[in-house]
Amino acid sequence: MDSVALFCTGALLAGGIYWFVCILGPAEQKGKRAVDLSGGSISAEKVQDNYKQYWSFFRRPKEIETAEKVPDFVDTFYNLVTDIYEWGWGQSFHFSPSIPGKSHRDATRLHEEMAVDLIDVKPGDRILDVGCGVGGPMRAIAAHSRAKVVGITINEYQVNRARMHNKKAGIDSLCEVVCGNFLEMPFPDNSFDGAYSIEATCHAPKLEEVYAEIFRVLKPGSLYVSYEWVTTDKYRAENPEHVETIQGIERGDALPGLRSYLDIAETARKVGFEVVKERDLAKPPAQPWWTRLKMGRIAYWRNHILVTVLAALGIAPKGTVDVHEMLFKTADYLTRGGETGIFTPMHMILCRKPDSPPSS
Ligand SMILES: C=C(CC[C@@H](C)[C@H]1CC[C@H]2C3=CC[C@H]4[C@H](C)[C@@H](O)CC[C@]4(C)[C@H]3CC[C@]12C)C(C)C
Ligand SMILES: C[S@@+](CC[C@H](N)C(=O)[O-])C[C@H]1O[C@@H](n2cnc3c(N)ncnc32)[C@H](O)[C@@H]1O
Repeated sequence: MDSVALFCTGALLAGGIYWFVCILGPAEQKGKRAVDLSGGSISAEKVQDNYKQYWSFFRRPKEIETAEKVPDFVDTFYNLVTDIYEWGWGQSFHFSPSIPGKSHRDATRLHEEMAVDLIDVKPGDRILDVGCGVGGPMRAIAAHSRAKVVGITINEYQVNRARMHNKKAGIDSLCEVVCGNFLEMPFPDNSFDGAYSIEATCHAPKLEEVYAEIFRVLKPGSLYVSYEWVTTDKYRAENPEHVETIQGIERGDALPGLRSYLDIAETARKVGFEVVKERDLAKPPAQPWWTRLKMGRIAYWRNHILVTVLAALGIAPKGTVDVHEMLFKTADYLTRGGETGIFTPMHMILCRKPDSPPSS
């Protein structure tokens, strides 16, 4: 081969690798790149150990029932998955019904805007995002409502990512991010004009504890909406396939135990809320939320190859391959949950904190 042919082959190869790694990788135009995958706040050498530690929670079921340990376990999970989520899904870590003719990005945004429309806030109001991730919903909601959004997440790495994205999006004057536990929030009583949680309170070991905290920080008369992960009326505990699917979802998503849809309103009332509305947003006429997961299968294989190569080259932490494989399997369990109708990630509940009784 003469030197010109060698040069062209080399250039083509290098261009191909660059395209495969840097262009094809991110879920969003300006998303995470494969070469930047990390273990969140965990140092690269410790990612594999932390992954093993994550699984040990499930090998000792008693541990997972120890409510105090759950926030640490959830924090470890988000150190492991946050970059992969951003890279392969985007900045909003939740599902939404597909909308014919609309992109995933638009369908996601509309699902987020619906939440803030339900809680009826005015520009300038101060509202709470319970379990805010890297802030995809927060930015969409602040831009749509012009309310000031305060987000809380247990994961410090997400706090830094969310603050960076807020600044980059030029919306940091409306968005604040706090690192903390939503079971013990660092906010005074009666301090928010509204609150929402999107696919986050499913991580609480006891739903009652997080609902009670949200109730405490809301001003009397204000509204709270949540999109909850639950098993539906189609779930049968005596069906081994149902049990396997739900267990697969719990293990791949750091859940201390999925609740039944029946528990949600009951818990909300128990802590003092009035339940205004409750509805599974996944039910027809909504289009399936899991098609995006199914359609992504080819991309997941490509991602798997990419992660394996990057880990072998020492660019991505070693454990990233295991974490990616876990998510790969989780995607299948979630799809099965959606297709069988035994699971929904969008059981919507809208609650009001009653007005304070007039002082006599
Ligand atoms: C609300 C929660 C998270 C919901 C979703 C955002 C995530 C659930 C499963 C995740 C994924 C599965 C497959 C991954 C794929 C193998 C990889 O190549 C790219 C990223 C995935 C698509 C990843 C993206 C996020 C999810 C869809 C829970 C935790 C309560
Ligand atoms: C699936 S993500 C959803 C994030 C965000 N709502 C979104 O839709 O993009 C769940 C979020 O809940 C947060 N979370 C889970 N348990 C928590 C806890 N005890 N305290 C604070 N945040 C918690 C996680 O850190 C993560 O940010």
